[in-house]
Amino acid sequence: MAEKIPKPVSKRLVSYYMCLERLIDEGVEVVSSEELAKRLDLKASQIRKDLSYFGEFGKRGVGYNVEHLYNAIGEILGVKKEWKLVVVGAGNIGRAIANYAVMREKGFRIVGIFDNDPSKIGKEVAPGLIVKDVSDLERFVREEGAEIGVIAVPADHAQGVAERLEKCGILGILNFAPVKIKVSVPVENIDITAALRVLTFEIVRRSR
Ligand SMILES: NC(=O)c1ccc[n+]([C@@H]2O[C@H](COP(=O)([O-])OP(=O)(O)OC[C@H]3O[C@@H](n4cnc5c(N)ncnc54)[C@H](O)[C@@H]3O)[C@@H](O)[C@H]2O)c1
Repeated sequence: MAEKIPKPVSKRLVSYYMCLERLIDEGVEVVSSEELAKRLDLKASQIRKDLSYFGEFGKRGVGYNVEHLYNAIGEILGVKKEWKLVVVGAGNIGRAIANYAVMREKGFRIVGIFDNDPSKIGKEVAPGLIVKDVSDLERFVREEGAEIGVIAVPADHAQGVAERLEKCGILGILNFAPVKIKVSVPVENIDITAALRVLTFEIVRRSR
């Protein structure tokens, strides 16, 4: 896809996909942009504009065929494919991710988990997942064809781990460390404290 898609659009696209999944479960066959907008607390014009990046989906005055739109967005999001993940850092976060079974159902398979602490290497942290020595990371990623790297190491190790992941061919990084990492592959940051700050800001603002 040559055109650059703004980040907020890709985030909303995921929310459309999840909403359409719920509509399918509810047995809804056709939905208007107005109805989608109501469910997602957005403007219908926003939804139409977002979808127009990817083609023509709905029929004017009729709405969207739910299953068709769901499949089309799924295609755009790459959900049909099973993605192979490696986790670096087998601490609290790394182990929690490794045990998050729903990821597998959604097409994200953790193929390896790595650490540099000898007391953790060789231990089974999730069913079938034994912690490997991080010195084996590059060879493993290449041989397994892993595509996504999850960074769950302390902040001061995150950049180094990211560079190693990038060099051995990882295509994207999910970063839990509270630090900005600089690599040329896409990075998605999960910063729980930052999210809590946004939440407390909103709570404080409302109580004023
Ligand atoms: N625990 C939380 O609630 C939480 C929440 C948000 C973000 N985070 C962030 O996520 C990251 C992990 O947190 P945690 O609580 O799991 O920490 P942790 O200390 O429990 O685990 C970190 C693991 O990384 C390993 N490690 C360190 N350097 C390494 C390297 N170079 N290569 C491979 N392994 C290495 C350590 O041996 C350890 O097992 C941290 O950056 C933390 O700030 C944690």
